[in-house]
Amino acid sequence: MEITSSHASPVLADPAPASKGRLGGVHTSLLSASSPPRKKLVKDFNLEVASEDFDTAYMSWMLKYPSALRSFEHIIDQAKGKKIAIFLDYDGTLSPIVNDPDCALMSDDMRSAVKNVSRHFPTAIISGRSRDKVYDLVGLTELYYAGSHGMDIMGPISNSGSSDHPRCVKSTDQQGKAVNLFQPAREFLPVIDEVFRTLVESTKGIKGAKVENHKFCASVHYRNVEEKNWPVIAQCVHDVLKGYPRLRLTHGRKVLEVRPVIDWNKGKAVEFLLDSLGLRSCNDVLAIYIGDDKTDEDAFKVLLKSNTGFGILVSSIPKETRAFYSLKEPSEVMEFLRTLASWKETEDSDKYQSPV
Ligand SMILES: O=P(O)(O)OC[C@H]1O[C@H](O[C@H]2O[C@H](CO)[C@@H](O)[C@H](O)[C@H]2O)[C@H](O)[C@@H](O)[C@@H]1O
Repeated sequence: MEITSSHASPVLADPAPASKGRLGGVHTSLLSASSPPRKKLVKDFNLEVASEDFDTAYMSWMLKYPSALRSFEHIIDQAKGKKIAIFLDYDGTLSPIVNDPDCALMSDDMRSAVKNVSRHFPTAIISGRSRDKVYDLVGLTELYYAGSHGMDIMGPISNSGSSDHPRCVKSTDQQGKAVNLFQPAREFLPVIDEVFRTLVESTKGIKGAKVENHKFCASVHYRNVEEKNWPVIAQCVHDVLKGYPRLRLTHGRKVLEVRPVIDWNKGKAVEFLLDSLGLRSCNDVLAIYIGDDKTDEDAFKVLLKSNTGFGILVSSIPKETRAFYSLKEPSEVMEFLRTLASWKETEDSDKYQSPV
């Protein structure tokens, strides 16, 4: 869901009913449409429904986006003989959504599940956070990382097309291993730094507001802002962006994200990493992307269009999505990753034991 660029009035491209309020051009109902409690969801979606009806709505939504756990047999049927690559979002996927972004920690069990899956399949984390921050939170050296919504990628050195990109530079990771660094929004570094400082200053009077600097993008959180002040924070961000025509705004889970206007997103990052891994032009690839937020939709779309894999949406409420399957919450993501790893282990050991 995207707010149009700062030049025009920031009308939200959302399907919310026109009767809902627009303040500062920003659709106030949209600000609330992120991980609400059930009662609130009913209010925000203008649904006068009882809780049982919600359950029914969720169940019928799941007919369209079946559980990746319950569909596991079907998934491995598609995976047989293919090279699997795993892409994981961080917040809301590997860690539960919490009020303070600095406290969104991944459990040790989840870390082990991710580590184990990466023993069998190339695995990348693709996050809206800065690459350094998400690396610190995940703490696994064996993965690839893309921060700032894919605008800061540390991927493998490869002989395939991606390393030839004029903006790719060879670098080394925390362990001194040679890696490929791709930062398509590099020239925006000073402007993001400046807009971050301006946003901190202009939102400092709004209780609960928090601004994060993610190097190639900045996040303005309103999860802890009183609902009556949501239009105020939206207006404030909009006003700041008037001075930055080369920046645009996207909308995540109770967060407004300021980013460069460049045509780059998590979907492009997936393509770039598949390319780096030498998998993009293979017809025997199955890429699985698990994410919970609107910015993950770009990746779901790329996989759907290219027919190289599928998305799994993590959501406990019905949502329109380009994903193919669903999982309810991070604990189900962990179970899915464990199931995938143990299926692969069994398959490999069967192969090893079967007579030639
Ligand atoms: O792409 P992601 O890894 O999912 O990052 C998206 C944003 O995640 C974080 O914010 C979200 O999670 C917070 C912690 O649970 C929560 O407090 C916040 O309301 C959510 O929007 C992160 O802080 C943002 O900067 C990321 O853009």
